[in-house]
Amino acid sequence: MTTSDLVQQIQNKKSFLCIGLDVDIDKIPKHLLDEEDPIFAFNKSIIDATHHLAVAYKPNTAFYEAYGLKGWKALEKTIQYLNTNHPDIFTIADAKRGDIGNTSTMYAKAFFEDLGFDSVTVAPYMGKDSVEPFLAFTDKHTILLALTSNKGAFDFQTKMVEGTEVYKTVLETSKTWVNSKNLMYVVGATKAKFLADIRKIVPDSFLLVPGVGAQGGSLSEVCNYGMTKDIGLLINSSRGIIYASSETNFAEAAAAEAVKLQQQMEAILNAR
Ligand SMILES: O=c1ccn([C@@H]2O[C@H](COP(=O)(O)O)[C@@H](O)[C@H]2O)c(=O)[nH]1
Repeated sequence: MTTSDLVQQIQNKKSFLCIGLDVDIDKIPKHLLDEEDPIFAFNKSIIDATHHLAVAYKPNTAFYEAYGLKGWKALEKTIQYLNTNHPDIFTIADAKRGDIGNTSTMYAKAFFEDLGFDSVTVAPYMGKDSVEPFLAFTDKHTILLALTSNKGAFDFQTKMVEGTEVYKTVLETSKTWVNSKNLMYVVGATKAKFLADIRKIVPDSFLLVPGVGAQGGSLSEVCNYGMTKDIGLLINSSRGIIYASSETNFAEAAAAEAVKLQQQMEAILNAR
């Protein structure tokens, strides 16, 4: 999917919401445990109830890997379901990969070729040759961790090295990499005030912004500091939406939470 397809979808749906599919078997409604594949059954219901409100879905692969082969199968069925029924929706494998070059190529093949995701999250720590194998897939997007939502972001990412914060060096340096136009960046909603500086370095890039809802980040602050003329933001909420209810009405409850965010987004878009 191209960035302009994503922008078009945002305009059509008046939403820049990304729903995180972080499925914890201990949190899903008990009646689903009778299904042959409870994780996929949960995801299918959430997608069916929310696809008109969201422009992206982001399964975090940890929540599938934790269940071994069954979890991976559920991830595969989920991405196939999205690609077959909602090919216009942007898909993100939140896998936070990155390794020496030949290994990164295999990660990229796994998420782009085998599973068919539009994008994958990648850690920048190992540098250019660990990220460029993802960027070699020119019809896909690589979403680089820049400034993450957790407290530990202050351990390294904001440290000054040679006069510049590390996250700024990540942003600046990544722009020199082959096919860098297909880069997006993760910036936590809990770090909204940093967005003003981030926009000076990457004025037009799309940012994946997790951390609203359960982690306490503010949607309006993120938009104030981070929105571009093409919106440039994908705001993720996982637990706040998918675990709105643990009863049989879970999908309707998830849709009700997604509508709240979508309506705030629509109001922000209309006020521009
Ligand atoms: O900086 C980061 C990078 C990734 N995440 C991931 O996003 C979701 C957030 O889930 P919530 O339930 O909405 O808090 C989750 O998959 C994280 O691993 C992040 O939170 N921060």
